[in-house]
Amino acid sequence: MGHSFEWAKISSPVDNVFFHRRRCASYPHRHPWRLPDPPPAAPPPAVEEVGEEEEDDDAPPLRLLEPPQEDDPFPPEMEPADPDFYRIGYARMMRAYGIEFLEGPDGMAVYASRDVDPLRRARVIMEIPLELMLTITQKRPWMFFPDIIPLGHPIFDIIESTDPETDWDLRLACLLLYAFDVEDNFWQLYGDFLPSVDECTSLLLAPKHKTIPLKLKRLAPDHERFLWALSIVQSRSVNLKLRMGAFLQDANVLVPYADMLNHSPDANCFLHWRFKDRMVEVMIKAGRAVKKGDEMTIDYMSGVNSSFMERYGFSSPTNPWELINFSSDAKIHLDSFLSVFNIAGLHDELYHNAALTSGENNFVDGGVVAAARTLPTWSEGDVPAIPSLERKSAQALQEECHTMLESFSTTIQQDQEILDSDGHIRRTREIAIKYRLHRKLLLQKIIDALDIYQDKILF
Ligand SMILES: C[S@@+](CC[C@H](N)C(=O)[O-])C[C@H]1O[C@@H](n2cnc3c(N)ncnc32)[C@H](O)[C@@H]1O
Repeated sequence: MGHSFEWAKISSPVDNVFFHRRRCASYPHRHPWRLPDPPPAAPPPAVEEVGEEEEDDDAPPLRLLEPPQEDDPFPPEMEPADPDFYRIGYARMMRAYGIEFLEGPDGMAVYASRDVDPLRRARVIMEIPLELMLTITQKRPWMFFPDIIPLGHPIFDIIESTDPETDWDLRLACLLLYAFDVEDNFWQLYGDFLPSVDECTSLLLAPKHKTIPLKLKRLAPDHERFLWALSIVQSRSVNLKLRMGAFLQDANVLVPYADMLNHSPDANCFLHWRFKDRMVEVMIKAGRAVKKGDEMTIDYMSGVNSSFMERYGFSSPTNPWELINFSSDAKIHLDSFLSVFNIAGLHDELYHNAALTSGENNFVDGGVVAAARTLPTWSEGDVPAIPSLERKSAQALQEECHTMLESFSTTIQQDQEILDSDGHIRRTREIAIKYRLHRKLLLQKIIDALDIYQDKILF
Protein backbone atom coordinates (compact mmCIF):
# COMPACT_ATOMS: atom_id res chain seq x y z
CA MET A 1 0.00 0.00 0.00
CA GLY A 2 1.19 3.52 -0.77
CA HIS A 3 3.13 5.31 1.92
CA SER A 4 0.86 8.32 1.76
CA PHE A 5 -2.08 6.58 3.42
CA GLU A 6 -2.91 5.35 6.82
CA TRP A 7 -6.12 3.96 8.23
CA ALA A 8 -7.64 5.83 11.09
CA LYS A 9 -10.69 5.44 13.23
CA ILE A 10 -12.02 8.89 13.83
CA SER A 11 -14.74 10.19 16.04
CA SER A 12 -17.20 12.45 14.33
CA PRO A 13 -18.12 15.57 16.25
CA VAL A 14 -21.61 15.44 14.74
CA ASP A 15 -23.17 12.41 16.34
CA ASN A 16 -20.27 10.48 17.70
CA VAL A 17 -20.30 8.15 14.77
CA PHE A 18 -17.17 6.22 13.96
CA PHE A 19 -15.91 5.70 10.50
CA HIS A 20 -12.74 4.54 8.91
CA ARG A 21 -11.07 6.82 6.49
CA ARG A 22 -7.92 6.87 4.55
CA ARG A 23 -5.90 10.05 4.91
CA CYS A 24 -4.86 11.24 1.54
CA ALA A 25 -1.63 13.18 1.54
CA SER A 26 -1.89 14.63 -1.93
CA TYR A 27 -5.25 16.33 -1.69
CA PRO A 28 -6.27 16.95 1.85
CA HIS A 29 -9.92 17.94 1.83
CA ARG A 30 -11.31 20.96 3.47
CA HIS A 31 -13.77 19.23 5.74
CA PRO A 32 -11.22 17.68 8.02
CA TRP A 33 -13.29 15.43 10.22
CA ARG A 34 -16.77 16.80 9.99
CA LEU A 35 -19.60 14.74 8.63
CA PRO A 36 -21.89 16.41 6.12
CA ASP A 37 -25.34 17.47 7.22
CA PRO A 38 -28.26 15.89 5.45
CA PRO A 39 -28.94 17.64 2.16
CA PRO A 40 -32.24 19.47 1.73
CA ALA A 41 -35.07 17.23 0.62
CA ALA A 42 -34.05 15.94 -2.77
CA PRO A 43 -36.31 16.64 -5.74
CA PRO A 44 -37.92 13.46 -6.97
CA PRO A 45 -35.46 11.85 -9.34
CA ALA A 46 -36.57 11.85 -12.95
CA VAL A 47 -35.01 8.46 -13.53
CA GLU A 48 -37.43 5.80 -14.46
CA GLU A 49 -35.23 2.97 -15.37
CA VAL A 50 -31.56 2.17 -15.58
CA GLY A 51 -29.92 -1.01 -16.51
CA GLU A 52 -27.65 -2.73 -18.92
CA GLU A 53 -29.52 -5.30 -20.91
CA GLU A 54 -26.88 -7.84 -20.35
CA GLU A 55 -27.03 -7.48 -16.61
CA ASP A 56 -30.75 -7.54 -16.66
CA ASP A 57 -30.58 -11.09 -18.01
CA ASP A 58 -28.78 -12.01 -14.89
CA ALA A 59 -30.84 -9.80 -12.71
CA PRO A 60 -33.09 -11.16 -10.06
CA PRO A 61 -36.72 -10.19 -9.81
CA LEU A 62 -37.02 -6.66 -8.52
CA ARG A 63 -38.64 -7.88 -5.35
CA LEU A 64 -35.48 -9.61 -4.21
CA LEU A 65 -34.81 -6.96 -1.60
CA GLU A 66 -37.27 -4.55 -0.14
CA PRO A 67 -36.16 -0.99 0.64
CA PRO A 68 -34.62 -0.60 4.07
CA GLN A 69 -37.14 -0.93 6.90
CA GLU A 70 -36.57 0.68 10.27
CA ASP A 71 -37.12 -2.54 12.20
CA ASP A 72 -35.47 -4.83 9.68
CA PRO A 73 -32.37 -3.05 8.54
CA PHE A 74 -30.60 -5.96 6.83
CA PRO A 75 -31.58 -9.10 4.98
CA PRO A 76 -31.75 -11.80 7.63
CA GLU A 77 -29.06 -14.01 6.17
CA MET A 78 -26.46 -11.22 5.85
CA GLU A 79 -24.60 -9.10 8.34
CA PRO A 80 -23.71 -5.47 7.77
CA ALA A 81 -20.10 -4.87 6.74
CA ASP A 82 -19.79 -1.99 9.17
CA PRO A 83 -23.02 -0.04 9.32
CA ASP A 84 -21.64 2.93 11.22
CA PHE A 85 -19.12 3.42 8.53
CA TYR A 86 -21.80 4.62 6.18
CA ARG A 87 -23.71 6.89 8.53
CA ILE A 88 -22.78 10.04 6.78
CA GLY A 89 -25.82 12.05 7.59
CA TYR A 90 -27.58 11.69 4.25
CA ALA A 91 -31.24 10.80 4.03
CA ARG A 92 -30.42 7.36 2.70
CA MET A 93 -27.24 5.50 3.42
CA MET A 94 -25.07 3.21 1.46
CA ARG A 95 -25.39 -0.26 2.94
CA ALA A 96 -23.12 -3.22 2.59
CA TYR A 97 -23.36 -6.81 3.77
CA GLY A 98 -20.59 -9.28 4.47
CA ILE A 99 -17.83 -7.33 2.74
CA GLU A 100 -14.95 -5.01 3.53
CA PHE A 101 -12.93 -2.50 1.56
CA LEU A 102 -9.20 -3.03 1.69
CA GLU A 103 -6.12 -2.03 -0.21
CA GLY A 104 -4.99 -5.00 -2.31
CA PRO A 105 -2.46 -5.63 -5.05
CA ASP A 106 -4.61 -3.74 -7.58
CA GLY A 107 -5.45 -0.72 -5.43
CA MET A 108 -8.61 -0.47 -3.35
CA ALA A 109 -10.75 -3.59 -3.62
CA VAL A 110 -13.76 -5.32 -2.09
CA TYR A 111 -13.36 -8.55 -0.12
CA ALA A 112 -15.83 -10.98 1.46
CA SER A 113 -15.75 -10.80 5.25
CA ARG A 114 -17.66 -14.08 5.62
CA ASP A 115 -18.52 -17.24 3.73
CA VAL A 116 -21.57 -17.16 1.47
CA ASP A 117 -23.18 -20.41 0.37
CA PRO A 118 -24.27 -20.55 -3.25
CA LEU A 119 -27.88 -19.45 -3.62
CA ARG A 120 -30.41 -20.13 -6.32
CA ARG A 121 -30.88 -16.40 -6.77
CA ALA A 122 -28.44 -13.50 -6.87
CA ARG A 123 -27.88 -11.84 -3.53
CA VAL A 124 -27.33 -8.19 -2.64
CA ILE A 125 -24.04 -7.21 -1.01
CA MET A 126 -24.20 -3.42 -1.51
CA GLU A 127 -26.89 -0.85 -2.08
CA ILE A 128 -25.99 2.68 -3.12
CA PRO A 129 -28.75 5.28 -3.39
CA LEU A 130 -28.91 7.60 -6.37
CA GLU A 131 -28.32 10.71 -4.30
CA LEU A 132 -24.80 9.58 -3.38
CA MET A 133 -23.79 9.11 -7.02
CA LEU A 134 -22.56 11.64 -9.54
CA THR A 135 -24.46 11.27 -12.77
CA ILE A 136 -24.60 13.13 -16.04
CA THR A 137 -26.44 12.15 -19.18
CA GLN A 138 -24.37 11.78 -22.32
CA LYS A 139 -26.68 13.84 -24.52
CA ARG A 140 -28.85 16.92 -24.12
CA PRO A 141 -30.83 17.79 -22.16
CA TRP A 142 -28.03 17.48 -19.61
CA MET A 143 -29.33 16.00 -16.42
CA PHE A 144 -27.42 15.66 -13.21
CA PHE A 145 -28.20 13.58 -10.19
CA PRO A 146 -28.04 14.95 -7.68
CA ASP A 147 -28.67 18.36 -9.15
CA ILE A 148 -25.94 20.20 -7.27
CA ILE A 149 -24.97 22.81 -9.86
CA PRO A 150 -26.78 26.15 -9.62
CA LEU A 151 -28.47 27.28 -12.80
CA GLY A 152 -26.24 29.56 -14.87
CA HIS A 153 -23.03 28.26 -13.26
CA PRO A 154 -20.03 28.54 -15.64
CA ILE A 155 -19.68 24.76 -15.59
CA PHE A 156 -22.73 24.64 -17.83
CA ASP A 157 -20.75 26.54 -20.48
CA ILE A 158 -17.96 23.98 -20.28
CA ILE A 159 -20.42 21.16 -20.56
CA GLU A 160 -22.14 22.89 -23.46
CA SER A 161 -18.86 23.37 -25.26
CA THR A 162 -17.80 19.73 -25.03
CA ASP A 163 -18.34 17.20 -27.75
CA PRO A 164 -21.03 14.75 -26.63
CA GLU A 165 -19.33 11.99 -28.60
CA THR A 166 -15.84 12.31 -27.17
CA ASP A 167 -15.90 14.31 -23.95
CA TRP A 168 -18.08 12.21 -21.70
CA ASP A 169 -15.38 11.99 -19.11
CA LEU A 170 -14.59 15.69 -19.08
CA ARG A 171 -18.16 16.51 -18.14
CA LEU A 172 -18.28 14.05 -15.28
CA ALA A 173 -14.87 15.30 -14.14
CA CYS A 174 -16.35 18.83 -13.94
CA LEU A 175 -19.09 17.48 -11.73
CA LEU A 176 -16.59 15.68 -9.51
CA LEU A 177 -14.46 18.81 -9.11
CA TYR A 178 -17.58 20.80 -8.37
CA ALA A 179 -18.71 18.28 -5.74
CA PHE A 180 -15.38 18.75 -3.97
CA ASP A 181 -16.08 22.47 -3.93
CA VAL A 182 -19.57 22.27 -2.43
CA GLU A 183 -19.45 22.52 1.32
CA ASP A 184 -20.09 19.20 3.07
CA ASN A 185 -20.70 17.30 -0.10
CA PHE A 186 -20.51 13.54 0.31
CA TRP A 187 -17.71 13.25 -2.27
CA GLN A 188 -15.31 15.13 -0.04
CA LEU A 189 -15.69 12.36 2.49
CA TYR A 190 -15.54 9.69 -0.17
CA GLY A 191 -12.49 11.35 -1.73
CA ASP A 192 -10.37 9.44 0.73
CA PHE A 193 -11.24 6.22 -1.10
CA LEU A 194 -10.11 7.56 -4.44
CA PRO A 195 -6.57 7.00 -5.63
CA SER A 196 -4.39 10.07 -5.13
CA VAL A 197 -2.43 11.64 -7.94
CA ASP A 198 0.57 9.40 -7.49
CA GLU A 199 -1.60 6.28 -7.34
CA CYS A 200 -3.72 6.96 -10.41
CA THR A 201 -2.86 4.37 -13.00
CA SER A 202 -4.60 6.08 -15.87
CA LEU A 203 -2.88 9.36 -15.10
CA LEU A 204 0.23 7.84 -16.62
CA LEU A 205 -1.70 7.28 -19.81
CA ALA A 206 -3.37 10.68 -19.86
CA PRO A 207 -2.87 12.74 -22.99
CA LYS A 208 0.09 15.07 -22.63
CA HIS A 209 -1.56 18.25 -23.80
CA LYS A 210 -5.10 18.14 -22.48
CA THR A 211 -5.66 21.69 -21.26
CA ILE A 212 -7.88 22.85 -18.42
CA PRO A 213 -10.92 24.74 -19.64
CA LEU A 214 -10.52 28.32 -18.42
CA LYS A 215 -13.72 28.26 -16.41
CA LEU A 216 -12.51 25.26 -14.44
CA LYS A 217 -9.42 27.04 -13.15
CA ARG A 218 -10.97 27.75 -9.77
CA LEU A 219 -12.03 24.14 -9.27
CA ALA A 220 -8.79 22.72 -10.62
CA PRO A 221 -6.10 25.32 -10.03
CA ASP A 222 -3.33 23.12 -11.36
CA HIS A 223 -3.09 20.84 -14.36
CA GLU A 224 -2.37 17.83 -12.19
CA ARG A 225 -5.63 18.25 -10.28
CA PHE A 226 -7.56 18.48 -13.53
CA LEU A 227 -5.96 15.34 -14.96
CA TRP A 228 -6.54 13.58 -11.65
CA ALA A 229 -10.30 14.26 -11.86
CA LEU A 230 -10.35 13.06 -15.46
CA SER A 231 -8.51 9.89 -14.67
CA ILE A 232 -10.72 9.14 -11.66
CA VAL A 233 -13.71 9.37 -13.97
CA GLN A 234 -11.96 7.23 -16.57
CA SER A 235 -11.13 4.43 -14.24
CA ARG A 236 -14.12 4.57 -11.92
CA SER A 237 -17.23 5.60 -13.86
CA VAL A 238 -19.74 3.23 -15.43
CA ASN A 239 -22.25 3.77 -18.21
CA LEU A 240 -25.88 3.16 -17.42
CA LYS A 241 -29.03 3.56 -19.45
CA LEU A 242 -31.56 5.93 -17.90
CA ARG A 243 -35.12 6.31 -19.05
CA MET A 244 -36.33 9.90 -18.50
CA GLY A 245 -40.00 10.10 -19.21
CA ALA A 246 -40.21 8.92 -22.78
CA PHE A 247 -36.46 9.29 -23.47
CA LEU A 248 -33.88 6.64 -23.04
CA GLN A 249 -30.58 8.29 -22.11
CA ASP A 250 -27.10 6.93 -21.65
CA ALA A 251 -25.46 8.34 -18.57
CA ASN A 252 -21.99 8.38 -17.05
CA VAL A 253 -22.16 7.54 -13.40
CA LEU A 254 -19.73 7.50 -10.51
CA VAL A 255 -21.14 5.00 -8.04
CA PRO A 256 -19.28 5.34 -4.73
CA TYR A 257 -18.18 2.06 -3.08
CA ALA A 258 -19.22 -0.06 -6.10
CA ASP A 259 -16.40 1.72 -7.94
CA MET A 260 -13.91 -0.12 -5.75
CA LEU A 261 -14.77 -3.44 -7.38
CA ASN A 262 -11.90 -4.69 -9.51
CA HIS A 263 -12.25 -6.55 -12.78
CA SER A 264 -12.13 -10.29 -13.31
CA PRO A 265 -13.10 -12.23 -16.43
CA ASP A 266 -14.61 -14.75 -14.02
CA ALA A 267 -16.37 -12.19 -11.85
CA ASN A 268 -18.49 -13.33 -8.91
CA CYS A 269 -20.62 -10.14 -8.84
CA PHE A 270 -22.53 -7.80 -11.14
CA LEU A 271 -24.19 -4.38 -10.91
CA HIS A 272 -27.92 -3.95 -11.14
CA TRP A 273 -30.14 -0.88 -11.10
CA ARG A 274 -33.05 -1.29 -8.72
CA PHE A 275 -35.60 0.91 -10.37
CA LYS A 276 -38.26 1.09 -7.71
CA ASP A 277 -36.18 2.93 -5.10
CA ARG A 278 -33.31 4.15 -7.29
CA MET A 279 -30.45 2.17 -5.91
CA VAL A 280 -27.51 0.59 -7.63
CA GLU A 281 -27.10 -2.81 -6.12
CA VAL A 282 -24.06 -5.02 -6.28
CA MET A 283 -25.08 -8.67 -6.31
CA ILE A 284 -23.30 -11.97 -5.99
CA LYS A 285 -24.17 -14.09 -9.01
CA ALA A 286 -26.64 -16.90 -8.45
CA GLY A 287 -24.96 -20.20 -7.68
CA ARG A 288 -21.62 -18.66 -6.67
CA ALA A 289 -20.04 -19.74 -3.41
CA VAL A 290 -17.89 -17.11 -1.75
CA LYS A 291 -15.31 -17.74 0.95
CA LYS A 292 -14.27 -15.21 3.57
CA GLY A 293 -11.34 -13.24 2.15
CA ASP A 294 -12.30 -13.82 -1.51
CA GLU A 295 -12.11 -10.75 -3.68
CA MET A 296 -15.48 -9.56 -5.02
CA THR A 297 -15.18 -8.60 -8.69
CA ILE A 298 -17.24 -7.58 -11.68
CA ASP A 299 -16.51 -8.10 -15.37
CA TYR A 300 -15.67 -4.72 -16.96
CA MET A 301 -15.29 -6.25 -20.35
CA SER A 302 -18.43 -8.12 -21.21
CA GLY A 303 -19.39 -7.14 -24.71
CA VAL A 304 -16.84 -4.37 -25.07
CA ASN A 305 -13.49 -3.98 -26.71
CA SER A 306 -10.09 -2.70 -25.84
CA SER A 307 -11.15 0.91 -25.42
CA PHE A 308 -12.57 -0.37 -22.18
CA MET A 309 -9.16 -1.64 -21.18
CA GLU A 310 -7.68 1.59 -22.39
CA ARG A 311 -9.76 3.65 -20.01
CA TYR A 312 -9.15 1.40 -17.02
CA GLY A 313 -5.43 1.46 -17.59
CA PHE A 314 -4.45 -2.17 -17.32
CA SER A 315 -3.93 -4.94 -19.81
CA SER A 316 -5.19 -8.43 -19.33
CA PRO A 317 -3.81 -11.54 -20.95
CA THR A 318 -7.37 -12.80 -21.24
CA ASN A 319 -8.51 -9.79 -23.24
CA PRO A 320 -9.18 -11.06 -26.76
CA TRP A 321 -9.98 -7.58 -28.02
CA GLU A 322 -6.73 -5.69 -27.90
CA LEU A 323 -7.37 -3.04 -30.52
CA ILE A 324 -5.77 0.09 -31.93
CA ASN A 325 -8.06 2.71 -33.41
CA PHE A 326 -6.75 3.91 -36.76
CA SER A 327 -8.06 7.15 -38.16
CA SER A 328 -6.60 7.00 -41.70
CA ASP A 329 -8.64 5.64 -44.59
CA ALA A 330 -5.93 3.17 -45.54
CA LYS A 331 -6.91 -0.50 -45.58
CA ILE A 332 -5.03 -3.65 -46.41
CA HIS A 333 -6.35 -6.76 -48.15
CA LEU A 334 -7.50 -9.15 -45.42
CA ASP A 335 -6.89 -12.48 -47.14
CA SER A 336 -3.45 -11.50 -48.42
CA PHE A 337 -2.36 -10.37 -44.98
CA LEU A 338 -3.73 -13.48 -43.27
CA SER A 339 -2.10 -15.80 -45.77
CA VAL A 340 1.33 -14.16 -45.37
CA PHE A 341 1.22 -15.05 -41.68
CA ASN A 342 -0.73 -18.32 -41.88
CA ILE A 343 -3.53 -16.87 -39.84
CA ALA A 344 -6.83 -18.72 -40.15
CA GLY A 345 -10.38 -18.51 -38.85
CA LEU A 346 -13.18 -16.01 -39.01
CA HIS A 347 -12.47 -12.39 -38.16
CA ASP A 348 -13.51 -12.64 -34.52
CA GLU A 349 -11.75 -15.95 -33.95
CA LEU A 350 -8.47 -15.56 -35.78
CA TYR A 351 -5.67 -17.91 -34.76
CA HIS A 352 -2.20 -18.69 -36.03
CA ASN A 353 -2.18 -21.94 -37.98
CA ALA A 354 1.15 -23.27 -36.81
CA ALA A 355 0.71 -26.46 -38.82
CA LEU A 356 1.19 -24.46 -42.02
CA THR A 357 4.36 -22.70 -40.93
CA SER A 358 7.43 -23.96 -42.71
CA GLY A 359 10.83 -23.51 -41.11
CA GLU A 360 11.52 -21.23 -38.18
CA ASN A 361 8.97 -18.55 -37.62
CA ASN A 362 9.29 -16.92 -34.25
CA PHE A 363 7.76 -13.70 -35.41
CA VAL A 364 4.16 -14.84 -35.56
CA ASP A 365 2.51 -14.88 -32.15
CA GLY A 366 -0.54 -13.46 -30.40
CA GLY A 367 0.64 -9.96 -31.28
CA VAL A 368 0.39 -10.64 -35.01
CA VAL A 369 -3.06 -12.16 -34.56
CA ALA A 370 -4.05 -9.03 -32.62
CA ALA A 371 -2.57 -6.94 -35.46
CA ALA A 372 -4.69 -8.84 -37.97
CA ARG A 373 -7.75 -8.12 -35.86
CA THR A 374 -7.11 -4.47 -35.40
CA LEU A 375 -5.79 -3.43 -38.82
CA PRO A 376 -8.40 -1.87 -41.10
CA THR A 377 -8.88 -4.34 -43.94
CA TRP A 378 -10.87 -4.80 -47.12
CA SER A 379 -12.03 -7.85 -48.97
CA GLU A 380 -14.25 -7.98 -52.04
CA GLY A 381 -15.07 -11.46 -53.17
CA ASP A 382 -12.17 -12.76 -55.20
CA VAL A 383 -10.74 -9.36 -56.14
CA PRO A 384 -6.99 -9.72 -55.52
CA ALA A 385 -4.74 -7.14 -53.88
CA ILE A 386 -2.69 -4.83 -56.14
CA PRO A 387 0.80 -4.88 -54.60
CA SER A 388 1.63 -1.21 -55.23
CA LEU A 389 -1.64 -0.04 -53.63
CA GLU A 390 -1.23 -2.45 -50.74
CA ARG A 391 2.25 -1.14 -50.13
CA LYS A 392 0.95 2.43 -49.98
CA SER A 393 -1.77 1.49 -47.52
CA ALA A 394 0.65 -0.49 -45.36
CA GLN A 395 2.98 2.52 -45.23
CA ALA A 396 0.14 4.88 -44.28
CA LEU A 397 -0.85 2.56 -41.44
CA GLN A 398 2.75 2.23 -40.31
CA GLU A 399 3.08 6.00 -40.22
CA GLU A 400 0.03 6.25 -38.02
CA CYS A 401 1.50 3.65 -35.67
CA HIS A 402 4.75 5.66 -35.50
CA THR A 403 2.79 8.80 -34.64
CA MET A 404 0.93 6.94 -31.90
CA LEU A 405 4.22 5.60 -30.53
CA GLU A 406 5.71 9.08 -30.48
CA SER A 407 2.76 10.51 -28.59
CA PHE A 408 3.70 8.49 -25.49
CA SER A 409 5.85 10.36 -23.02
CA THR A 410 8.27 7.44 -22.76
CA THR A 411 9.80 4.93 -25.16
CA ILE A 412 9.53 1.13 -25.04
CA GLN A 413 13.08 0.97 -23.69
CA GLN A 414 12.38 3.50 -20.95
CA ASP A 415 9.30 1.59 -19.77
CA GLN A 416 11.28 -1.61 -19.78
CA GLU A 417 13.99 0.07 -17.71
CA ILE A 418 11.47 1.35 -15.16
CA LEU A 419 10.06 -2.16 -14.78
CA ASP A 420 13.50 -3.76 -14.59
CA SER A 421 14.90 -1.25 -12.14
CA ASP A 422 15.67 -2.62 -8.71
CA GLY A 423 14.01 0.22 -6.81
CA HIS A 424 10.63 -0.32 -5.18
CA ILE A 425 7.83 0.33 -7.62
CA ARG A 426 4.27 0.76 -6.47
CA ARG A 427 1.95 -1.98 -7.71
CA THR A 428 -0.59 0.35 -9.33
CA ARG A 429 2.22 2.17 -11.12
CA GLU A 430 3.66 -1.13 -12.32
CA ILE A 431 0.25 -2.14 -13.73
CA ALA A 432 -0.06 1.15 -15.61
CA ILE A 433 3.46 1.00 -16.99
CA LYS A 434 2.97 -2.59 -18.11
CA TYR A 435 -0.21 -1.59 -19.85
CA ARG A 436 1.51 1.34 -21.57
CA LEU A 437 4.37 -0.94 -22.55
CA HIS A 438 1.99 -3.59 -23.94
CA ARG A 439 0.24 -0.97 -26.08
CA LYS A 440 3.57 0.17 -27.49
CA LEU A 441 4.74 -3.39 -28.10
CA LEU A 442 1.53 -4.07 -30.01
CA LEU A 443 2.07 -0.92 -32.12
CA GLN A 444 5.66 -1.99 -32.81
CA LYS A 445 4.49 -5.49 -33.73
CA ILE A 446 2.01 -4.02 -36.20
CA ILE A 447 4.75 -1.88 -37.78
CA ASP A 448 7.03 -4.92 -38.11
CA ALA A 449 4.23 -7.13 -39.42
CA LEU A 450 3.44 -4.53 -42.07
CA ASP A 451 7.14 -4.55 -43.10
CA ILE A 452 6.99 -8.30 -43.63
CA TYR A 453 3.67 -7.98 -45.44
CA GLN A 454 5.12 -5.42 -47.86
CA ASP A 455 8.09 -7.69 -48.57
CA LYS A 456 5.99 -10.74 -49.18
CA ILE A 457 3.23 -9.21 -51.20
CA LEU A 458 5.66 -7.70 -53.67
CA PHE A 459 7.31 -10.96 -54.60
C1 LIG B 1 -13.21 0.71 -10.90
S1 LIG B 1 -11.59 0.93 -10.33
C2 LIG B 1 -11.44 -0.28 -9.08
C3 LIG B 1 -10.80 0.30 -7.86
C4 LIG B 1 -9.33 0.49 -7.98
N1 LIG B 1 -8.61 -0.71 -7.54
C5 LIG B 1 -8.85 1.71 -7.24
O1 LIG B 1 -8.11 1.60 -6.27
O2 LIG B 1 -9.22 2.80 -7.65
C6 LIG B 1 -10.70 0.35 -11.73
C7 LIG B 1 -9.18 0.37 -11.58
O3 LIG B 1 -8.75 -0.71 -10.76
C8 LIG B 1 -7.58 -1.33 -11.29
N2 LIG B 1 -7.96 -2.70 -11.65
C9 LIG B 1 -9.20 -3.21 -11.62
N3 LIG B 1 -9.21 -4.51 -11.96
C10 LIG B 1 -7.92 -4.83 -12.21
C11 LIG B 1 -7.27 -6.03 -12.63
N4 LIG B 1 -7.95 -7.16 -12.86
N5 LIG B 1 -5.92 -5.99 -12.79
C12 LIG B 1 -5.23 -4.86 -12.57
N6 LIG B 1 -5.79 -3.68 -12.19
C13 LIG B 1 -7.12 -3.68 -12.00
C14 LIG B 1 -7.17 -0.52 -12.50
O4 LIG B 1 -6.23 0.43 -12.06
C15 LIG B 1 -8.46 0.18 -12.90
O5 LIG B 1 -8.24 1.41 -13.54
